[in-house]
Order: sequence, then structure tokens, then C-alpha cells
Amino acid sequence: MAFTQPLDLVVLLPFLALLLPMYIYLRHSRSAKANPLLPTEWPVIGMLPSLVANLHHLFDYATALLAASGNSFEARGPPMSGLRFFLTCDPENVRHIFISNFANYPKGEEFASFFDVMGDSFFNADGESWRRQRARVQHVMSNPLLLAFMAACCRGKVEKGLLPILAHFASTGAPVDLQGLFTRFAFDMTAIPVFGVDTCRLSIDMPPVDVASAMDAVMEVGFFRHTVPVSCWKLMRRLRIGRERKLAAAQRLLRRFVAEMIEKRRAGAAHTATGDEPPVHIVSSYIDDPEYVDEDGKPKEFMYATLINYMFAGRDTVGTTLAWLFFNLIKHPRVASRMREELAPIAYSKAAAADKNGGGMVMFEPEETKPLVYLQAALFESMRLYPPGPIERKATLADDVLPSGHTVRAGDNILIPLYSMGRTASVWGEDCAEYRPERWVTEDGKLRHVPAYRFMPFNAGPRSCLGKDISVVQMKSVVAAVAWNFDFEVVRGHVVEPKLSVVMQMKNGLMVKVKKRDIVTTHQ
Ligand code: HEM
Repeated sequence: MAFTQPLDLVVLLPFLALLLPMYIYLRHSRSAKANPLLPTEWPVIGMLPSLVANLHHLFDYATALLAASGNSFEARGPPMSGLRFFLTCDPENVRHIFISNFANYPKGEEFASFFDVMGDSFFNADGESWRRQRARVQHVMSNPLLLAFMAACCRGKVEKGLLPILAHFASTGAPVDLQGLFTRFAFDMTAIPVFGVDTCRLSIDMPPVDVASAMDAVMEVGFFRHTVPVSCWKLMRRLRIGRERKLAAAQRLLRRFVAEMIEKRRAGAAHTATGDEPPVHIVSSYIDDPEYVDEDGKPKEFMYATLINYMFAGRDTVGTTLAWLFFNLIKHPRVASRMREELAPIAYSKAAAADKNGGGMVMFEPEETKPLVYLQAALFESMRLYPPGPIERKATLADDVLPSGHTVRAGDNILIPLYSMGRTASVWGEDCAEYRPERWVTEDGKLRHVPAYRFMPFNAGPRSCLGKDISVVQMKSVVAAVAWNFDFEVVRGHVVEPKLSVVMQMKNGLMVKVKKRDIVTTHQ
């Protein structure tokens, strides 16, 4: 179409006048930029256009940018927006930030404001308050009674919940969301030790998961708050609009749930699925402490926040890990077969008993699966590619120079994309994008030790996960039971991709068809 009318020129000329300086700027910045693969920083809007254009695959985009920049770069949004982050997945920087110079890199107040439902409790706390709370959690979680109770709950939930539900779907042939099932499983598994109450979300009639959805909303909006200026989400919160409105509803629901659980526990009306009074639970460790409860015995905000923290610690991490592991096993039948070869000697010794007990399903005890190397390799390899918490965030107290040579200034925000760390060729080799559990197995058949500052899903240094040992042991026995007894196939056309959240859930879940394996036939 030719511009022949004078009106066209009137419209076109100012447009060109605007476009020309932008074009010149772009040419200039591309030639001046050390690395043309990095996003262009536009006047006024910074790198925002690239961020928006790549939002649909942000984790992979960040991974590509980090690879192009030698593992560290600074992302800048519009000036004055506060959107300025130093991103790094360089293990030496990570070691410096999380371990050697830990005191200079707290989580910071902005982080705490993103997850306000967690209050001043341990995930949000820094300094002395965090130190005191961590010591307390450590004490609570080292109680042998609690650990034995958690192990018994896990076994019960697999035997009476997970396996029968999967057998039901296998017999009906109906598709089921495996991520949804694991999330229900992890929810119950966390609520039981925390409150001493079986919330029975893992049940064949699939009761509503409103509290679990509220937890998802907290994590999704927490991610969203990272991507907009603080003043913007605070205004939305004040006006109660958009995602902030959804978050406010989710926070109310979560708080009400915790209040109900505490009430049930106080009334002594709560029991586990077996009907027994639980021998010990986490609430009881706090219920008489004046820091957590007022003179009338009413829980303070700090108590609610602490219990909510425990729920997030256990549910989101375990449910997400199990879902991605099975996704990887479905995609890599060779790995599933090798894992079953490792399980076979244990399973065959129990097959007869399993047949006699009905259903022919084999259970695995944690002490049986604990020494299995390939099983753990398959689990860690999945966590490397899909860490349940894909991003860590740190603030900077004083100016510092990182081992990579980059300078960070007081007040700078640092993002450590764990998703990208697991996909860094200089750490994991050129095949870093492949799911290959063998990389975890040494030549003499042992599990390869990888320092936490290279393999970060459980965090590294003084703030590392306090539930790592127990959850690895438990997850191994769960994976063994599910993988031994069932085969899965992803429903045709179902797309599996990460959700934009601070928890690496699958956006559309994991819709599968379930098939029960014939273990007796396999044995013969
Ligand atoms: C797949 C399983 C798990 C993974 C990948 C995992 C990962 C993590 C990560 C990354 C952190 C650091 C969070 C941060 O400060 O930013 C953390 C901290 C923590 N985790 Fe886990 N976790 C898992 C299971 C559990 C379980 C089952 C519990 C027990 C209920 C637990 C208890 C904790 C606690 C108490 C902290 C806080 C430590 C602190 O702030 O000093 N975790 N975990």
C-alpha cells in the first residue's frame, strides 16, 4: 500500500521521528554491548520488552541468557521501578553468597513482604530471629518419636491411599492428574505431623482442595510480585484488585484452616486415619510458649505464621518433586526399567506375601530403599532439572566483589535461578539438558557426592533444608512402591510445562493413564 494521501504522511512523520532515535539507539547499544545475545536495554523501559516477550518460557529464557553471559548478568527494568536484579548461577558465586559470606546476604525485607502470609516466621526471618527459630525447628524435627510417626504416616498413606487410588484409576481406565494426587498426598503427609490431624485430602472421592489451591495462589502471586514494581503490587493490594485480590482471599482461607486445625487439636478431637491419638505433633511444641500463645491461650499471629511455614516446607516441595520424577520416568522407560531391576530383589522376596494380602501390590520400607543408589540417582537427577523451588533470592548488606569479579552494592537484589544452575554446561557437562541418572553413580557404584552449592534444590550453607534427610528417605520408598506396581502413560496431547511460580509445579498438571503391572508374571 502506498502512502499517497497527505493524511498518511501526517501520521507517518511523527511516527518515524519517534522510531528513528530508537533505531539508532538499538544499533548503537548492540554494537556497544559486550554480548549481543543479552536483552537490549531501552531508554525508559529498560529490558522490560524482552522480559514480557519471553514470559511464557521465563525459566528457559533466563537459562539461555545465563549461558550466553558466562553464568551471571544484571537484568534491569525501568529506572526507579526497583526492578533490578543480579542473576547468577555460577557455583563459586553461590558458595560465596550462601556459605563463605553468608552474613552479608540475608533474604531481606522485600522478600519477606512478598510472602507476607509467612509473617516473621523462619522462611522470612533473618539474623538473630532466624537463628533462634532454626534452632527450635531443628530441635522439633530431631524428636525420634516425631520421625517414627512421620514414617508410619507415610507408609499408611501409600498403602491405604496412593496405591488403592491408582489401582482404582487403572481399573476404570479414566485419566488422572498425577501431580494432583501427589499434592494431595504431600498435603496430608505434612498436615498430620504438623497438627496431628489427618486432613484426608488423598481420598478416592477427591474432596475439594481449597486450602491447597490457596497455597498455590500464595506461591504464584509471590512470583508475580517479583516481576512488577513494589509500588504497583502494593497499590493493587490496597485496592484489592487483580492477583492481589485472589491472594487476600487465599491468605484468609489459609489462616482459617490453621485456626481450625489448632482448635481441633485443643479440643482433642483430632485423630489420624487409624483413629489413634498421634503420639506427638509439631503444634504441641509451640502451644505453651508465650512467644506463640497469649495469656489466654490464644495463638498469636506468630503461631499461625510458623505453622503455615511448616505446611509450605513439606507440601510444595515433596508433591512437586514426585510429579516431575514420574514425568521423567515416563519419558525415559530405560531409567524406569533400571530402577525396577534395582528394586526386584526386594520385591520378589515379598511378592508372595503381597499376593496373599490381596491386590498383589508390593510395599517398600524406608530402610529397604534407603541404600538403593540408582533410585536416589533418578530422584536427584530429576531435582537437578526441576528443582521444586526454582529461584532463590538474596539481598546485599554491604558492597562486595563476587568470585566471578562482579561487584554487588549494598541494597542490590540477587536472584539465583536454581532451574538454570541445574542446566549449566560448565557444571554438569554438555549433556546437562538430558535426564541421565547415571551421572550420579560413581565407577564403584556409589552415589556421587555433589556439593550443595552446585546442586542446590535443598539450599546450601546455614539455611539449608532441615527436612532433607527425612524427605529423601520417604520419597524413595514412595517412588519405589508406585513405580514397581504401576505403569503410566501421558494422555495424548497433554502438554507438560512449568507454571510461573516460586514452586516448580506443572501448569496443566500431569494427566496420565494408569496401568497396574502384573508383578507375579514379571517374577516368573
Ligand atoms: C523435596 C523435598 C524438599 C526440598 C527440595 C526442600 C527444599 C528446601 C529449600 C530450598 C529450603 C531453603 C528455603 C529458603 O530459605 O529459601 C528449605 C528450607 C527448609 N526446609 Fe525443606 N525441602 C524439602 C522438604 C522439607 C520437608 C519435608 C520439611 C519438613 C517439614 C522441610 C523443612 C524445611 C525447613 C524447616 C526449612 C527452613 C530452614 C531455614 O530457614 O533455616 N523441608 N527446604
